[in-house]
Amino acid sequence: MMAINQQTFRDAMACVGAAVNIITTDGDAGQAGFTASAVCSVTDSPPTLLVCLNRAASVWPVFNQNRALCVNTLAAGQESLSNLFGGKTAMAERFAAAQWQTGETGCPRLEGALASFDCHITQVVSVGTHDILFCEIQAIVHHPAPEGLVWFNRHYHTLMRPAC
Ligand SMILES: NC(=O)C1=CN([C@@H]2O[C@H](COP(=O)(O)OP(=O)(O)OC[C@H]3O[C@@H](n4cnc5c(N)ncnc54)[C@H](O)[C@@H]3O)[C@@H](O)[C@H]2O)C=CC1
Ligand SMILES: Cc1cc2nc3c(=O)[nH]c(=O)nc-3n(C[C@H](O)[C@H](O)[C@H](O)COP(=O)(O)O)c2cc1C
Repeated sequence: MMAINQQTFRDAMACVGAAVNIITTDGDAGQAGFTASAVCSVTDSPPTLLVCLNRAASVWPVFNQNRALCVNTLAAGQESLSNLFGGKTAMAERFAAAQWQTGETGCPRLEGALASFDCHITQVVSVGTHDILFCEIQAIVHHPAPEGLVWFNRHYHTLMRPAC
């Protein structure tokens, strides 16, 4: 049987296109945010998403304590924001680069995101290096931005929304 090393896995995963999201939180542990492509719909009853967060990330203790988050799905044009929240940038600098509203859970909601899902974290399952955060949605805001954003082959790509 072929051994799957980390590089083989990542090279294959680089071919799996994914939406780009900024995941934010606020609460007793303070404000934090990071970029995530590992986000997926789980069930619509109750409406639930999952977010995979590396336990080694500096933001992990903040999400772990606050138990609420907002998934902000980025539109084309928000690539620099994705890079800021995906790098080793100070938290204040990340949030200063955009406009935010406060969602129902108290988490920052990104103005101009394609969609924002305001959630309570209801379950956490640890697998390998990551925590899978199961997130029950409390409120949704979405915008008719014409172009979506995808992370594919280690680069950003713009997706056109067909006229409807
Ligand atoms: N799920 C995750 O934790 C992800 C983390 N990243 C971070 O951003 C950096 C840049 O990513 P790329 O330019 O796409 O190049 P890359 O070669 O490091 O990763 C290629 C693909 O492998 C997957 N991946 C990478 N690191 C992972 C991890 N620790 N756990 C699970 N899946 C992982 C993702 O699908 C990623 O797009 C990565 O090295 C990683 O630090 C990026 C995407 C997903
Ligand atoms: C396009 C992209 C997608 C990413 N997806 C994830 C993800 O799904 N889960 C994750 O834990 N980290 C992901 N990362 C890495 C985190 O954004 C990064 O580790 C996070 O900003 C924490 O960094 P910090 O430790 O400096 O705070 C991604 C980074 C980029 C650029």
